[in-house]
Amino acid sequence: MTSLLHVSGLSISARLTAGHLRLLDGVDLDVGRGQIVGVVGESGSGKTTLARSVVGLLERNVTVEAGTVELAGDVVVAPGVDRTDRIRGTAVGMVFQDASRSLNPLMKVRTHLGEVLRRHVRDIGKADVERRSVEVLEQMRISDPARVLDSYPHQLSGGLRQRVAIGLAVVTRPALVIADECTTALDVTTQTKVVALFRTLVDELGIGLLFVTHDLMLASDLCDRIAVMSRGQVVEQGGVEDVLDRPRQDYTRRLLAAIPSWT
Ligand SMILES: Nc1ncnc2c1ncn2[C@@H]1O[C@H](COP(=O)(O)OP(=O)(O)OP(=O)(O)O)[C@@H](O)[C@H]1O
Repeated sequence: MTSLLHVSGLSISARLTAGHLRLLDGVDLDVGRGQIVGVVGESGSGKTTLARSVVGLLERNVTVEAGTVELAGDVVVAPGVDRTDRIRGTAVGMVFQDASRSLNPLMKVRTHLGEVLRRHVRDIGKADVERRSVEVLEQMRISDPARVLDSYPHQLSGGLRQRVAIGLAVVTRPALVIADECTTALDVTTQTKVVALFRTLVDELGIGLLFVTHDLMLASDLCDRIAVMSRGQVVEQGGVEDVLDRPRQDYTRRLLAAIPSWT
């Protein structure tokens, strides 16, 4: 499978008042087209740092010390190199944890989608904005796109808001989507529906999905491959069955043992 996202030997450090802290240490990771790769690991293991490094959303005290991030063969991140502004929101879409925070409460869904489309699609006309907005909400399996387009975020349920947030991430037809704990704030039923939606989108659109979660059960339901992180390193990665049914690392075994229902 062609690698869409190729992370190779990525090491990242944060400058602190007293010295440096290594946040990522020689991380290798690949996401193919039409593939869902889960990044799992306990809190503080570096999952979010990895996800954000791909799109250049790192804090100012953070530097890339070694390694590269390539998207479709182009180097977008390397020491002293940050070309992520070319891909953020266009070739790569992002969905974060809390949809209500990523949506402006004062803007209707139509305005949100219109802003993203006008920012990223040159010379797009009003009719095309409307057409594409309805189309993407239908892709999100939203049955009444006209009502949703005319709604403010607070008028929608949490599940619908997260569908809109996913719609915003894919409306520009990115090749890769990065989702960071984007189902964590949802109840279990809604979570299941959002996960099913991701699977459909990946299969239908052939996008690659980097899915960051602390929830191994969710990762096992959704992902094709899993990368397990600990202390800034990917300690184990492979097909979902290999990693979760036949873990090679004690760390992975301990993560699995912490899930009461895992057998
Ligand atoms: N800019 C920064 N400066 C200093 N330390 C940082 C910075 N960004 C992240 N860290 C630290 O790096 C470690 C990894 O953080 P990160 O958010 O990537 O972990 P995570 O696995 O996503 O955790 P969680 O599941 O809790 O979100 C944490 O200890 C965090 O405090």
